[in-house]
Amino acid sequence: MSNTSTIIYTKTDEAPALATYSFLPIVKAFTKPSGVNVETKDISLANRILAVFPDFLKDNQKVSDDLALLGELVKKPEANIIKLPNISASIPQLKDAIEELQSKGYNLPNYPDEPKNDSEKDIKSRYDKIKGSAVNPVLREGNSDRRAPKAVKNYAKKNPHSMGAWSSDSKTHVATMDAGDFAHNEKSVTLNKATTVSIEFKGNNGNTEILKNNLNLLQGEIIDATVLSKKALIQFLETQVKDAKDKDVLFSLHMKATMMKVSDPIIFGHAVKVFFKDLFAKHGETFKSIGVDVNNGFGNLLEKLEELPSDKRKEIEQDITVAYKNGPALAMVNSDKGITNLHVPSDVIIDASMPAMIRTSGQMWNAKGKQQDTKAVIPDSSYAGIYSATIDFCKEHGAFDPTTMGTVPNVGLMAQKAEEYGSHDKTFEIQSNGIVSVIDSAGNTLIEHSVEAGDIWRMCQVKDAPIQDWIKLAVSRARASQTPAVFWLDKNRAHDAEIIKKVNSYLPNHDTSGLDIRILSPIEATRFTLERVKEGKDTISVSGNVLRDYLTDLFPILELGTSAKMLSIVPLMNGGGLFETGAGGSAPKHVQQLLEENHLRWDSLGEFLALAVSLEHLSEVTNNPKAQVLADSLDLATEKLLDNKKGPSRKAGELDNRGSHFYLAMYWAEALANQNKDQKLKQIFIPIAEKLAENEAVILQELNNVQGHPTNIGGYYEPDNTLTNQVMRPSKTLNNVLDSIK
Ligand SMILES: NC(=O)C1=CN([C@@H]2O[C@H](COP(=O)(O)OP(=O)(O)OC[C@H]3O[C@@H](n4cnc5c(N)ncnc54)[C@H](OP(=O)(O)O)[C@@H]3O)[C@@H](O)[C@H]2O)C=CC1
Ligand SMILES: O=C(O)CCC(=O)C(=O)O
Ligand SMILES: [Mg+2]
Repeated sequence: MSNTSTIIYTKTDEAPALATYSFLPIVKAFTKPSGVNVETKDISLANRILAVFPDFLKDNQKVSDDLALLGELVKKPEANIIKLPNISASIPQLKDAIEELQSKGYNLPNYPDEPKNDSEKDIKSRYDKIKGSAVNPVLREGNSDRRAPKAVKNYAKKNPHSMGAWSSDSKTHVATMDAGDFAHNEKSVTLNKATTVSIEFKGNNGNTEILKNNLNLLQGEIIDATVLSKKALIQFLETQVKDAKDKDVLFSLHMKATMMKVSDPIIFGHAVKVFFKDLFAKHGETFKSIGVDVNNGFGNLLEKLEELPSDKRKEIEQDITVAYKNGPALAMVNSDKGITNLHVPSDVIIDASMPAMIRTSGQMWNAKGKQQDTKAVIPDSSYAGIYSATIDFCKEHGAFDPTTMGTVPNVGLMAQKAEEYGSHDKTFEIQSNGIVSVIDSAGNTLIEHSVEAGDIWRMCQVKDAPIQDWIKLAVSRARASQTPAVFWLDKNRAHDAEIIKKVNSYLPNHDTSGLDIRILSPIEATRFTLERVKEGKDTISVSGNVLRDYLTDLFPILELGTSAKMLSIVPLMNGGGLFETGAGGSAPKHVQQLLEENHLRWDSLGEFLALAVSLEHLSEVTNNPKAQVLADSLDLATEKLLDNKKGPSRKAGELDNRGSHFYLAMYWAEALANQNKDQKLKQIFIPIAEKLAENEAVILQELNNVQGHPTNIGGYYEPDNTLTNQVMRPSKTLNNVLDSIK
């Protein structure tokens, strides 16, 4: 499907997909003369849905399964993929997308909440594979190297984003469990030889059930298993609801229901049921009869109420009002629309939501649309401590100062579904009291837990080769940037203790002379790093998969205002390159603004950075010096764009995403015209640079004049190609210049 000179540019969802309509034609036009082939693969939620239901579609509606193709490609040395953020769909998002596609004439089945027969079970299982974070784990056949390039960091220092002040008497705090959670029940072993394990449940009533069979494990692989007690969770949540009310702080819940797609929706559901305890006590049977499932958020309950006769519905609605009145105030996602933190599990995602709160003086929004101190509930205590340590630091020292603060790049263990983010197929909500055991092929019990009905039991894996690769990457980043590196590992945690043994045994394989490499527990590492950050010093965090996710939003959001401005490289273990754009999400709010005002405030800096490293990789692998010239000129263009402040503004009528792409193109052409390494490229781009510069005013006028009015792109999950092209490419003059590049 692709040769070594091919860069795959992914088509995704929401704001990044819109930006692609404008940016990709520039990329294709600029790379064509250098023999670089840029192809797209569609991994949008809509396309992923269509790809798994060919049997429901007409021939002309069938699409290829691009994610599966890319899943194969990432294992090959020729892989060179630019991966934009995509939707990791919660059930409400998945259902919305299905509805939109059905309305467009695709005869897709509904999502069966409670499948009644084999065919519905099959449909549900196909949809469940699309649900949540279903793209990244397939593509991430490597560990991650995420950092703010110098030019980006310097720009942020010179042009600081707003930062809410912190007061030492802030009542904001993190609430986390001190017993009965995943952190406290974890057991871990490293396998001294390859084996095949099964996960077995033995009920106290004598029933046995194989939860999972034939799981092949490699020599040196670390497995761990743990359980979250339902009883302990509910007790914890009840205490926190009451405490939030007593302390007059907002109640907020911070989970990763999209990536932890089996465990976290269940925990989310318990939080909703505890918050609305009286409501469920009174109307539980009615809710059951209409199939309410608050694992999909309180919004699911509100939707299902529509099915009730109006008097019953009104009675329940009144009781909901009473519940809001009696409970603590809830953090709001959208106070104008009455959408709370408990409405949709994908609205508040911990990696972004906690840093956003820390950036906003430790506050979230209340029902009146005002900021208020918050209780941030993070039930499992495995990683909650990094946020409490950061909050304590801000209470003591005040907010961080983006003009002086140091930077914290991350080297993250991620390859081959490492750790918690690969645990979904080994996570189970336990049906009755008993014992869960992990048993190897010789019949030995490797790990065992006593469990009770409703507990969540899970097993995680991490293979030895990814760990070795991660340690190597950490040393090479520490060496290349001459920056201290800290492994965020807790010797008192079962899993981390096994990883620490490997770090200690593999580090001596590398030249670490003169480097400052240490191992600190996540809480110690937070304090150590923050002290340095405050003094303007840089520190590499070397972390497992979950902390990779959390830290690469936490530090970028504090340092740069958004993780979209990060360089995010995944050196694939088989030699290819996966270049993720930024480290953030797909910014649904930006789409809303485009529809209302025809202004897209999405900043494509992440795409610019990723494209440059992708071209550099291609140049090395295919021995194509022109690609290196393109990469170097693109970096110059990006720097100039930052220097001249040509990033998108947030306000309609001013330069937006499309305008910033124009400037990038103009500066890129100028850099290509000015370089002397490749005369052919120079000659091609001299007239292009001239035409773009000459027409700057006209192009800007064409781009900015369309703004300020609602616009239509013919869909949300599957926008209409022609309409979106028109909206995202409104400058004829720019389009003509691009067409003239041969
Ligand atoms: N790698 C991936 O594929 C990832 C996908 N996701 C998915 O993205 C969706 C939304 O996630 P969410 O947690 O809300 O996070 P987002 O990063 O999409 O949004 C948070 C906020 O960050 C700012 N922001 C993000 N990207 C940019 C950008 N390029 N330019 C300017 N500002 C930006 C915006 O602030 P403002 O509104 O103030 O402008 C935005 O509202 C979810 O569906 C989630 O599953 C999330 C993380 C990673
Ligand atoms: O895959 C996802 O849903 C989110 C990924 C993410 O947040 C990250 O890798 O930082
Ligand atoms: Mg993240």
